[in-house]
Amino acid sequence: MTGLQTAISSLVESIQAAGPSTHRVSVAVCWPETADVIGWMASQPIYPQFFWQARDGRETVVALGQLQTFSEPVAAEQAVRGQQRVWGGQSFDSRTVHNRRCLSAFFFLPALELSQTPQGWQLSANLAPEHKERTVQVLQQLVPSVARIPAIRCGIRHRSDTPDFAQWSETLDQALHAIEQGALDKVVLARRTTLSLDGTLTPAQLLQASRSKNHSSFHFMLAQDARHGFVGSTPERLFLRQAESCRTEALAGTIARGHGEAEDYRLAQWLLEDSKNRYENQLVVDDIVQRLTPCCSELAVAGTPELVKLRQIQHLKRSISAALNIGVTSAALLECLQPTAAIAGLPRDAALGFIETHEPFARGWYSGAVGYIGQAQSEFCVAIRSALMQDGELHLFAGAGIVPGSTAVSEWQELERKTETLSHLLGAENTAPEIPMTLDMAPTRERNRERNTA
Ligand SMILES: C=C(O[C@@H]1C=C(C(=O)O)C=C[C@H]1O)C(=O)O
Ligand SMILES: [Mg+2]
Repeated sequence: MTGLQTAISSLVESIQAAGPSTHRVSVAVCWPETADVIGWMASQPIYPQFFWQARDGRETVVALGQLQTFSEPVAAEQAVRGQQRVWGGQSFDSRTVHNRRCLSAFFFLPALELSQTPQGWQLSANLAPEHKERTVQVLQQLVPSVARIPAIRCGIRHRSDTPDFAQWSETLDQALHAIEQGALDKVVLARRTTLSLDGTLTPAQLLQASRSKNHSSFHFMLAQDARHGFVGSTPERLFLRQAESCRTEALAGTIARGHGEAEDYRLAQWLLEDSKNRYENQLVVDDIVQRLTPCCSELAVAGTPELVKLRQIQHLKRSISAALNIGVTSAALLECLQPTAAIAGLPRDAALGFIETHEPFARGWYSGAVGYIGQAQSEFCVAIRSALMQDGELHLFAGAGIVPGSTAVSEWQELERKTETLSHLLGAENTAPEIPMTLDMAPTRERNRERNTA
């Protein structure tokens, strides 16, 4: 095991000695326990920067510098050699022309990866065909020192919600009407909250703060430079694929956390029993099962929902596992599963049409898929609880599944709790917009329907 500087020299030597069939070289690194990996990433003058921490803490990776880029996942997957991985993702709007400003998909083969697994820390370098000197150049730009990321100091100067509550209520009525007419079973509608800040905030600062506060989540960041990036801490896995085994999940159905153990327990029990939330979740199970069935020989769905407890909210989740047919690629899985009924709705095309017509902003990468593709393993999270930092503004996104029983006020409250995942890191407690009633997202609302929860 060696320090970073020694690891860099040793990698340069291995690269110079590498023959044409070597695609990747790795060396173990002795990483000081007190050194902060996000601080190290932010100290590097190399872009793009991608940060990934798996939800189970299995792996943390910083990927730096691009050797090759891809604008769609099929080509990205085909380019992967040996142990290499391509990092990036696909926007929510990729199937539509809704969002012309953002890339519909972006994957890159990084020059370098610093990773932490239970086996320890490793620095790895990828070699592009015929261009190994490109990797050496990137290695030579690495800054070994680790800067401390300053705590977030800025506050919120101005907040605007798109849609605002009045527009939200109107769209919700239209969605419930479409559901009543049988055109839709469920549609997930979202809100963009734009904050102008009274100081500087970098993507790495937001990531750092979120990682320390939001647990049981995937943490990710894709930054093109020090001021612009897409950051999130999401509890939702799109899929983890290891050879022919695939794990996915239906995460939908939400209630606030309680103040104190007794209230938290009461809310959790309510959520587990509530027919509206169970139905919201069941539709996601139905969608995933229907989509995965043609791709697999075995499919198992957890019999009952479990609770996922986060800082502001708790969700219902049902785990799903599948044995994939031979030859089903990771790009094909992405195409098959994204977007699930947890972030779009059911039927998928009708829900996407409704969103495209009624949502007053382009989602871009919010609720898209972020992760990596490798030959042995690929994993994507659903990019919710996410923020886009652009031109000095911070855009926060949140959505809620609309089904019979949804009300404008309760779903707006749900959006607010989800937005707080990141907005609370800025000390934004007092900036929530007024809504006509004060509801604490407690399960007190009357629901005038009976429904099968299958
Ligand atoms: C769409 C979002 O979350 C999704 C919607 C949920 C719901 O409506 O209950 C719960 C989890 C997610 O699948 C979001 O956080 O933006
Ligand atoms: Mg919901």
